[in-house]
Amino acid sequence: AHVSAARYGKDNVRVLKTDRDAATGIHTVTEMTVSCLLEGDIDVSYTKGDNSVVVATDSIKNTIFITAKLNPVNPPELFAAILGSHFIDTYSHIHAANVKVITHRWTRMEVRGKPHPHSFLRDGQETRNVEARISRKGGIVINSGIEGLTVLKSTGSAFHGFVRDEYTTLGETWDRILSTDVDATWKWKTFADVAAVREAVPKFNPAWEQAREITLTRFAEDESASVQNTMYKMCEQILGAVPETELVTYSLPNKHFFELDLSWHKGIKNTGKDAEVYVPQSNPNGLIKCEVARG
Ligand SMILES: O=c1[nH]c(=O)c2nn[nH]c2[nH]1
Repeated sequence: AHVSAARYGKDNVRVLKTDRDAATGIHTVTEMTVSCLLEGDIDVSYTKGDNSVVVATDSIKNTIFITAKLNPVNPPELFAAILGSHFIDTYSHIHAANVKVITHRWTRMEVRGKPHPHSFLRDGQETRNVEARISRKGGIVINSGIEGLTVLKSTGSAFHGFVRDEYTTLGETWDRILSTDVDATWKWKTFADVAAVREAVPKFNPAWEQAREITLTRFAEDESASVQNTMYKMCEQILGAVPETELVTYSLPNKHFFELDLSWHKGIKNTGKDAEVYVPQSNPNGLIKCEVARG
């Protein structure tokens, strides 16, 4: 037997960084959860118990905090690239770093009608994510994303014309509630090194803003024929809006809200066009995934 693949490191490293503008007194906070897993000539630590090749996960954790102190943590794409490159540059036997940066929402408070200089609120569990693979041979591959953005629309969603056979009980609908937790990613064209990522810095925040805006707008405005068709339109539009991306993915649970027949009680009409009271379903849920490439 032999090690066919291995990576190790520290997961769930929580970091909060404050950036204070001395001139304006305006503070910005960034909270992230970082994972950093290393690959390289480390097999003997698995096969022989030889720890001479192991950069301890505790040291990886320390490096994450030091890197956050000495470098910008925004955009997260740049921080991930800097962090991963540190390990390739510092340890000749480490050949790849897999960095995931999950940034949590601290939205600046509006107080007395004005943005507050140092107060923030957690407006949702939505996160902005970056997964970067920094490797000696393959450069820096970055996937940016949005996760946990929960949305619902109370009409503008249909689902009909699907396979009907001896397994089908689902009725066709031209008007249903649609709800999902958005998990979207966009893959950047490979960057040669950190310098190339620095050059692209002005593109990362606008790309996230556009991807989020496209997602919300298409979700709201599309007369959805299915989750599949609506998510494809989102992918197409993101590819069009962000030329430096080569691939977009969505993974959308279909969080069902069932109509409830109440006709047994005095003939109450509560289905179809009369549906008002629904039963939210925790499970099972549909799960619709796609990856859309250029061309
Ligand atoms: O949008 C939908 N796509 C599907 O594939 C599906 N299956 N059941 N309901 C569904 N809704």
